[in-house]
Amino acid sequence: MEENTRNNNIKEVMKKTIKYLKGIGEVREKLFHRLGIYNIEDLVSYFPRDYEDRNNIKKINELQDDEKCAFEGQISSRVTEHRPKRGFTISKLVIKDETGSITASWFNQPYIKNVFKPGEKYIFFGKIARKFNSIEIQNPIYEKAGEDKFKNMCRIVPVYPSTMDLSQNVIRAAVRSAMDAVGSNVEESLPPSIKEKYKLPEINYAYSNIHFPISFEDFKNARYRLVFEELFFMQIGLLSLKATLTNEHKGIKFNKDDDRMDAFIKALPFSLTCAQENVFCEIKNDMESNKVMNRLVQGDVGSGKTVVAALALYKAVLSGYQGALMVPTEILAGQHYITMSKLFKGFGVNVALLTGSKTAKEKRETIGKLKKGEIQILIGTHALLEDKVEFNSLGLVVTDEQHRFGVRQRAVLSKKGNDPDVLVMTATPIPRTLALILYGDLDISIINELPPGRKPIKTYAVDNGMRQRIYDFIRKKVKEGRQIYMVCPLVEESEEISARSANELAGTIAENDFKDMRVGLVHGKMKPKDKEAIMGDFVKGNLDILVSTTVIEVGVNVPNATVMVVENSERFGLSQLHQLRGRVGRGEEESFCILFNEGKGAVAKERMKVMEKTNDGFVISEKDLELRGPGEFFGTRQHGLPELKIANLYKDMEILKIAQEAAINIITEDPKLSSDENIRIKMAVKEKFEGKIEGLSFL
Ligand SMILES: Nc1ncnc2c1ncn2[C@@H]1O[C@H](COP(=O)(O)OP(=O)(O)OP(=O)(O)O)[C@@H](O)[C@H]1O
Repeated sequence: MEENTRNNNIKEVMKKTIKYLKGIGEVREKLFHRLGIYNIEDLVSYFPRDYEDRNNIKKINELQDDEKCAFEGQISSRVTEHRPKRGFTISKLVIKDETGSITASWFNQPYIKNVFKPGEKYIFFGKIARKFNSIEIQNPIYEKAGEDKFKNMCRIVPVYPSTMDLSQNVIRAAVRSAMDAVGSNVEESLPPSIKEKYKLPEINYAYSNIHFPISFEDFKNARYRLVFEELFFMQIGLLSLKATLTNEHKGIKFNKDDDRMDAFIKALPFSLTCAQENVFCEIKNDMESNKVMNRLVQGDVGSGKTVVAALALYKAVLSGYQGALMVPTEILAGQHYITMSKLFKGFGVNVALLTGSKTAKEKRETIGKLKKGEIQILIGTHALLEDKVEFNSLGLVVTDEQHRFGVRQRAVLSKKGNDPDVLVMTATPIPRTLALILYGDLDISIINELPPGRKPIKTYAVDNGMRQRIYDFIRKKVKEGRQIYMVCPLVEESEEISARSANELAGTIAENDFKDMRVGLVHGKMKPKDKEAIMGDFVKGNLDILVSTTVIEVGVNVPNATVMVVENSERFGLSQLHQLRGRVGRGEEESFCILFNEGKGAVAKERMKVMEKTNDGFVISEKDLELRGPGEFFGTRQHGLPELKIANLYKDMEILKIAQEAAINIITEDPKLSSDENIRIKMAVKEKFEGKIEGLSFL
């Protein structure tokens, strides 16, 4: 009873708006809102991005240039004041210890002259600047040395993500007040058995030491606990979703039909790679069982995922069901439609295409036929999600590039059938542990082999000085009958961003450098019909050079195109460059990727080196994560999962593995999380996933 009252009280405190805190008026409140902070709970879980170590007090001769350091010294001069301009004061002071001396200066803080007296000892903290023979520190914070030592200033101080208008001191004070309001009453959400088994400290200790750590050891323990908890809840959420999808609903049990499948496979224009065979075998087992299939197929660019999707779709059709293939762009939908129509020719399968750019009449006709069951395989874009698209008997949903659709859209499409099987294809190779967290609700298959005869794409990072030589090379390749892509980061020229635009490049080369060649332009702002026409021309070989934006990034398959030129490649992520590069090297001919790069600095150079050195998408995505961090890696992609507040998917892989093991154990023992111990986990997960993921029916 007592505990319940305490819990209710703390819940009330957590929900209190920040304006009740000392020092937060209307203006500051709005600034905090910009950081997504509205109530006490938001402040308590607003984690620092870094810490300043003011505990480590150095000698003056140990102070490093450009570093924030603390040192103790004796005031060895009076404060001198300069007024270089009206309304502008600089106060200076010399401080020394037995190893040397340093000049401290403050801008526009005239009261400084009343603070320090020669002979007194102080501790200072601030950024050090070493110039020739002198050392300086500007606007340091300070505290009298002696009895007060370590009381106010000397500790590990949190640094929060901030906006320009909110100072660190204001945020720190707000967090401190919020922590005081909460006291040590935060409710423990992890059961004692988990805390004990994984040696996790208690939650109030964790919050206190993540904001204001007593020592780095305490900080480490606190962070470990909070990262563990975040990843653990995420895993529990995903595992429960998977359990709900696979156990509670009975899936379709598709027929074996091995002979007819074999006949289809024999009729393919090539023999399957071992990897394709293995992955299809996993899909086949799922489809023939009465569980709902939820499988992710990961394959590097050009590894042949389309044909695997075709096999699964054919299998559904053989059992009398319909299949849907949803892809992110019209270009890709059109291309898949052509490929599938060819593959199914002579097999009595009716394939149709439904995209936003079809006329109302065409759409009506397609939807009518679909409802009657006259179409067996429907390929399309988001248009497939519209309410009016009704299937007769949808048995299999295949989505390509799932993280562009998100979990929610996948669920919308699934609802158009009676618990259809789901296959998700992704061309972004994601390190396995990361795939587990992002797709924890899916089983994973990997196509880890490319079709035979593929030569690695030769990749060169160059600067503008090489442009003429590259253009000569392009001309030579076009003369040999090959086709070229030139990709730009922008559609139109922009005043803010200095990067090449597709419009400008297409215009320049069509009028000057390649005026004797057939140059086309395609970008996302064009009408779908125009895009289709240009792509169609390129596919048929009626264009030599295609200038484009990243609309061609995913899936476009023109084996005769053998040179990929990327302008301003410093503006693309490595995984994206790998996707773009994957548009060439899709046939037997040797292929090339030229990366024009204006990026300076060590990271930019390293990124280009990675691209030159390897063609392996998994290696590249690891490197991408390492160099850019997961925030950006997943940044723009909506994967439908709750945001991570503290865990870093790249750095915290080890904790992820442990948290996952813990989650699997709990869900296996108590799938509905109904034991007394686990009920808190259930509540916490529900809160975190609410509104984010449909289908968590046990909650
Ligand atoms: N087993 C195979 N043997 C030879 N060629 C193959 C094989 N499987 C697929 N291909 C061919 O390889 C090319 C790439 O296949 P596909 O378009 O399916 O790649 P993908 O995995 O979808 O790649 P991306 O993600 O880049 O679109 C196609 O031209 C396809 O016909």
